[in-house]
Amino acid sequence: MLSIEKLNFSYKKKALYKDLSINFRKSHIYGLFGKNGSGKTTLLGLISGTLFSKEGKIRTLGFDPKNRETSMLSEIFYLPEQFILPELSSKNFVKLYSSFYPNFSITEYKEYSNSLEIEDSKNLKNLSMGQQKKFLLAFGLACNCKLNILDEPTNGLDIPSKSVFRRLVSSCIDETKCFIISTHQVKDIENIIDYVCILNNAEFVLDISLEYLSKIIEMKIQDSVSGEELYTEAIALGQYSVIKENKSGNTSNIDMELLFNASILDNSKLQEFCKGKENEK
Ligand SMILES: Nc1ncnc2c1ncn2[C@@H]1O[C@H](COP(=O)(O)OP(=O)(O)OP(=O)(O)O)[C@@H](O)[C@H]1O
Repeated sequence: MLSIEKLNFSYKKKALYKDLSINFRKSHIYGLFGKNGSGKTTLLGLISGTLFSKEGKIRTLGFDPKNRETSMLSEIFYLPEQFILPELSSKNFVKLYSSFYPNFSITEYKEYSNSLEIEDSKNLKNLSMGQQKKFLLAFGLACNCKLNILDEPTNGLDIPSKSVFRRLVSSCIDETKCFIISTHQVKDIENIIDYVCILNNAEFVLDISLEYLSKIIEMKIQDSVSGEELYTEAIALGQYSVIKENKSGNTSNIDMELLFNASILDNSKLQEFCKGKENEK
């Protein structure tokens, strides 16, 4: 679906990635996380061909994204964090832009719009930001693209819409599609993603399936720490959230915020542990 090999990219002198490599496969929903300025949005631009890199190789749906070929673009739905909608009615927007997407379904668009409580608008510019985003989401999901890139999709969505969003994305994923969702709102998507990719200091410090992760680590609240933990975080007087090796044989619940904090530390024990387990595979 999408492969990145030894990618280097910098704006002026600051290197954003150093030999970055990762694969995104179909039928998965990836959560892309990283601190502010870690380069998530830039990566999404490189993948979709709005930014270019001189070093490294990217193959998006089998294409070099630099060339922005129609066959590639018609299979990518990219919801940017910030966007400006044209002064068009929703009907005209759908009529005009759906022609770029061969698998667009008007029935699905109507269904998704209903679910997200989007009404027809005479001028999209007059909708609130949250309404505009919901309109784009309904439109984009109905495009049935192979690659779906969502940058902060839940920002600005009201509380009920966030759960509708999760339901819709979960119902849209199939063996032909891949979703990459970049966000800081980890709680909004933690129940729908099945892969977690964490970008930090120019590299992916974690790129792992949540199913696998939940078998190899466990997260607990303890009154004390033994030193054997992979990560500890003081949460209240005398209490700690900890990450440990999972020796129970059962799957454990993953708290994404704790996972993130543990992954981005210098000399992170969790990172080393996960790398070791991957090598053992
Ligand atoms: N056009 C540009 N010119 C110069 N520097 C830029 C440009 N766009 C982004 N940057 C810088 O590149 C770095 C990565 O930016 P990017 O938007 O990719 O990060 P991000 O991980 O998406 O951040 P956030 O989580 O805050 O949205 C930042 O330090 C930013 O200032």
